[in-house]
Amino acid sequence: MTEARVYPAQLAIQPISHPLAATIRVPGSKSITNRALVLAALTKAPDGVTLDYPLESEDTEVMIDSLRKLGYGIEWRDQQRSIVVTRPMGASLIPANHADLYVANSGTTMRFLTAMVALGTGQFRLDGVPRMRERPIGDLLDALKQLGVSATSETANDCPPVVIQTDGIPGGEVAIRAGMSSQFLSGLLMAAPFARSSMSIRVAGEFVSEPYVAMTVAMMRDWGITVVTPAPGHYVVPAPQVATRSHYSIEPDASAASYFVAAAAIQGGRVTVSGFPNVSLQGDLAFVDVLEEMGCQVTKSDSAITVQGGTLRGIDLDMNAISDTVMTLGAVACFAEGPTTIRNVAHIRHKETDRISALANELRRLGAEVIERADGLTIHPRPLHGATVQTYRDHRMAMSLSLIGMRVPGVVIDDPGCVAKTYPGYWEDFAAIQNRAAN
Ligand SMILES: O=C(O)C1=C[C@@H](OP(=O)(O)O)[C@@H](O)[C@H](O)C1
Ligand SMILES: C=C(OP(=O)(O)O)C(=O)O
Repeated sequence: MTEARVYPAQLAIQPISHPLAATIRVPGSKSITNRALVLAALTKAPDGVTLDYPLESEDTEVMIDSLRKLGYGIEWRDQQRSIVVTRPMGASLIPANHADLYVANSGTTMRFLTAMVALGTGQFRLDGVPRMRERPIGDLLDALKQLGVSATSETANDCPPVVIQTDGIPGGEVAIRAGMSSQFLSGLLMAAPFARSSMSIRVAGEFVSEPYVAMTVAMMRDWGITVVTPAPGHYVVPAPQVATRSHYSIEPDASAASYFVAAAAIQGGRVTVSGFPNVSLQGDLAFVDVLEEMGCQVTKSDSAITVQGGTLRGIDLDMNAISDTVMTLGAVACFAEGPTTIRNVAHIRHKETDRISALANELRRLGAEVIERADGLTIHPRPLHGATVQTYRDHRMAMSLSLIGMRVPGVVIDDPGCVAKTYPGYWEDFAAIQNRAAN
């Protein structure tokens, strides 16, 4: 269980005047943890699958709770360093034949489990917080319907709650749209090997957040699953297949690391993020290359990346592939010379909040000049001043805006507890990198 942390209603960020000199290992990747939990549940392993360094946060807790409701055994070990996932002996692929699942505001949990429960026999309902009821899922439901599964939006608005009535996935040909979220495609891909026959999945139109689909395919292959990619946007998954794996180690979270490397860019000095393998599954590690292009110095050595602050220049960038770091870049952009333009991220209006408009509002509140467009924004740095900033129940808004408070006195974060979605210990770690500042 996530240790019960108590967060204040508001948190005043203390500015610091010295450059940073810190090394940090951030918690496990949310995206890898939630994929690993799904794949481990679907694995045939009598002693279960042990996952090392999983993320323990709201988004992974709702995944764990849901898998338990579906009949899997899940146990934390070694003071939360590992988790063991077991399918009971003799149980079917989805042990329960009825479940009402609550996923809070976890997009990965909602989308991955909607596809996964379609492998079972019975009726399954998935719901979340009010914002989850505004987040689209119609394109995934449509794909499941093409495959012969009854998949409906309870309120008929293509958003959760979702009801899946199923007798397994027969397999076959399917076209899926993934222009609003790649999670639809990732969810379907992870279910595909366990269908009754092979599946040919074609992506209809452009899809967003491509590195997350690459992560899904790479992890499926790590689980011994065959995925054939005859052409871009076409995936052929033979079925039925058996997933095999007894142990898996989870990388630190690259999106979480973005806050600390951005701290070095904003405050000066250096921050090292450690624990990342040389070949990472996570697209968001490319955020350090963005900082390099803006004027920071980046050193990559065995499993560690160091960012040294420098004079920052604004940048013009397509962030479709790394859109969880848009708000981090928004904070950095305020301290650059010249404007920063972020393009091709219209889909982030469907996340924890409408992130384009939320970022524009809050940077303006702090004094920046921001031009909002349908698919992004342009930030013109101006002298900033303190303000109480709103976070829209969005962990990434809170973590990104906190960075501005290192340089600008009087920044107060409203609802700092929203970080619990992916990084419950963020405020401790944020304070720690500041205390380890160079003199
Ligand atoms: O598959 C994943 O793990 C994720 C995909 C991305 O979502 P979209 O595909 O909706 O952009 C990302 O924003 C999210 O935090 C995690
Ligand atoms: C968009 C995010 O999460 P999800 O879609 O998984 O809720 C995120 O963590 O920034």
